[in-house]
Amino acid sequence: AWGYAANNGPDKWVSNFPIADGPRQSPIDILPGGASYDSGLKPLRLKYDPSNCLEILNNGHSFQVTFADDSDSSTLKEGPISGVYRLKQFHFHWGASDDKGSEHTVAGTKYPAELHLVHWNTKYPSFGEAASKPDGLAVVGVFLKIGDANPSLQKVLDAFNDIRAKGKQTSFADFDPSTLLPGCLDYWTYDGSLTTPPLLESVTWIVCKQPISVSCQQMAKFRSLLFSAEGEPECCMVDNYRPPQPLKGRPVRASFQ
Ligand SMILES: NS(=O)(=O)c1ccc(O)c(NC(=O)NCCc2ccccn2)c1
Ligand SMILES: [Zn+2]
Repeated sequence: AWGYAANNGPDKWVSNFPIADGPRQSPIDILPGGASYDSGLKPLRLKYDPSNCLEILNNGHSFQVTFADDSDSSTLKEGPISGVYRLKQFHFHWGASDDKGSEHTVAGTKYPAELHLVHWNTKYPSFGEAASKPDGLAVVGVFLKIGDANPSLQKVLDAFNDIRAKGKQTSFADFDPSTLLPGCLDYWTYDGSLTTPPLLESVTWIVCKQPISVSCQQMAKFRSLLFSAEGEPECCMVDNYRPPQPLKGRPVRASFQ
């Protein structure tokens, strides 16, 4: 199975997922000077209902917080997209040390972690259906930068003792993911893909310019999770990020000047 180790990591994915060398792969290195300001881009319109929050799980490549997506109560609208996209889950990618971990980079700068809020287009019947359509998904990416401890993030980290190993999950209720968003919602946007297998080219990426804070101690908590399941030799969940992929001529637009 795919992973992030030398024998099954990002450089090996192309053998089982040839789209890894496709025309709209993610993540990318964002060059602010290369992005073009588009005054037609609208502000992001995010509306999340904390009661939709269901559970937190370690899926062996990250941890994710999953939401009920059977109604339009937690949605993303406007921004670069048209229609209504429902929040399905959020998860993170991070490094073994604070000098790496994000998937997108900004003029080569790596952040210690990156948050992904995953939404699917309600013109399709489900996430699984939408994941195979060119306009099926919209993922909001938020960089994490070392600074003050983040109280909202701490609520998520406090659940980690129950999900240390792959396959573990526990209930997680009444969490408002908008508390993880930066104050300024300026963003870059481009057409891309899932950053993990199956690497489907179905994602409108919306990457926030402003990072949120995370403390060193909180980063250490991320690194206490395991890629491995109970009973297997312990393997720390770190460096679960794909490096930037070729832009292949894609435009990157900015919602700000
Ligand atoms: N890292 S990311 O691009 O935001 C992202 C978002 C949603 C996802 O489902 C994934 N990838 C993921 O979950 N891959 C394993 C399960 C899967 C997901 C979609 C279709 C088939 N199989 C990556
Ligand atoms: Zn992700």
